[in-house]
Amino acid sequence: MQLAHPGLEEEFEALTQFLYMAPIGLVQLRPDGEILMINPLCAQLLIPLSPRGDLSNLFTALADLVPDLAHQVANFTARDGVVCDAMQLPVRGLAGSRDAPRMLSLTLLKLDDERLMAMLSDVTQQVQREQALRQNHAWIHTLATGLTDYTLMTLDAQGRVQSWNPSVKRVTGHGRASVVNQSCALFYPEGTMSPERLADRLADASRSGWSLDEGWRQHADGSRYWGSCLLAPLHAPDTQAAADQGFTLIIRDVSDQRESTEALRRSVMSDHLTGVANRRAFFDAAENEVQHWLRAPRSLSLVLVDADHFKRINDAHGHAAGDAVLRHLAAGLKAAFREVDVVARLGGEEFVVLLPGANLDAAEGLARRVCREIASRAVEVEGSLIRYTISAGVATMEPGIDDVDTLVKRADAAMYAAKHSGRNRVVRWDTSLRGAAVPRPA
Ligand SMILES: Nc1nc2c(ncn2[C@@H]2O[C@H](COP(=O)(O)OP(=O)(O)OP(=O)(O)O)[C@@H](O)[C@H]2O)c(=O)[nH]1
Repeated sequence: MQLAHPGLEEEFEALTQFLYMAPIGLVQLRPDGEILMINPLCAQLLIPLSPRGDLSNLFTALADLVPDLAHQVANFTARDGVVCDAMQLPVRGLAGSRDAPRMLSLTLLKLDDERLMAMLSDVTQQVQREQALRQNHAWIHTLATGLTDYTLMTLDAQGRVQSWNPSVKRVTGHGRASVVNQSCALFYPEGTMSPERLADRLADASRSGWSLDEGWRQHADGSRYWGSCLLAPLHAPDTQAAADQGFTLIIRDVSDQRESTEALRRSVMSDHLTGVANRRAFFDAAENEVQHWLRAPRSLSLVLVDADHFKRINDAHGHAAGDAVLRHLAAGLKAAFREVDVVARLGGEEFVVLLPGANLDAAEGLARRVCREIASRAVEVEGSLIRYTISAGVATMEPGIDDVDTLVKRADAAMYAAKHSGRNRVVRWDTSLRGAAVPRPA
């Protein structure tokens, strides 16, 4: 092209250079679509779309994506202006690499009656990002409004409810009138969230960015559910603004989760045959009590119980009957001791009872009573009456004992002594049994 003015020629050079290097596709075209000039990036975007790679006419090249582009241009009657702005063109059925554009954006400007300028760019990634953002937004929206076991609200600096999502009614049973401007202590059973405790929790959340607590919560009708409460400041943590701005509170009903955790705990800590605590649960509890005793001594005793001649019961009535006797013994021990006492099966026909707060006399008295009870009754198993007895050894914590094993060994030595002296009796540990390794009599 020959230009009259040399300065203009330089500008034209610069413009051409710019068009070639531009990071978007640029095309100059006539009103009938004929391409006057195209930069390499635009050619790269258009070639896979155009039939036979023909890049002489933009309308033809984009016919599959915007069939009415010629029509839009023809209908644009103003002398110049934007014919279409960032129109998204989904590209389908393009074979080839995974990187092939899937979404193009087209902007078409009418420069004058003779010329138009089109800008074409690959916006695949941008659109994907927007979709991901929209999905995130939808997810948060679902969380905020849709899930049945969550409710979300904002609190002011004093912990009073300011706004809430609709599920507050579903989770807590409270309606708008009963929550607005009320302290969030309203969601806790009476007396369990004092103003001081609430202030502590708010301060904790402001300081560390969040505060989580789990426990009983209360519905509007007074019924309880197991809930977890997550409190977080609306502002960045550890600033004065955090405390001034207020908080978000998410309450979640986790009753189901708690039930399954409880069921799991029961299955791990219970004896499968008798349902009482198992060996592991016993040692956990006993270890705790002994540690507590070492810090602050108070009575703590232990009774070790062993069914007498149990082998004979199995041999005479069968293993299943033996099992029934073990269940009977476990139930008898549970009934004889207090709720706080831990009744556990150590294995086989051997049981143990941990008695916090009971001294040696008290523990021995309870053991004697249960021993008499067992001996006085028969167990009915499939029509047969089975009589059995137990032997028990009793020991108590005292200075010089600093672990569970020693306590158990003392009770064990006393129990062996009971077997040795005729069974169906209770023996308390004393120093005469120190170091005793009494073999069980045949
Ligand atoms: N039915 C049943 N029997 C069990 C179970 N665990 C252990 N046993 C039996 O309990 C019996 C224990 O026998 P021994 O240790 O000889 O003691 P014992 O016969 O009770 O005699 P003493 O303890 O000396 O009075 C064995 O025959 C075991 O097979 C169980 O879970 N169910």
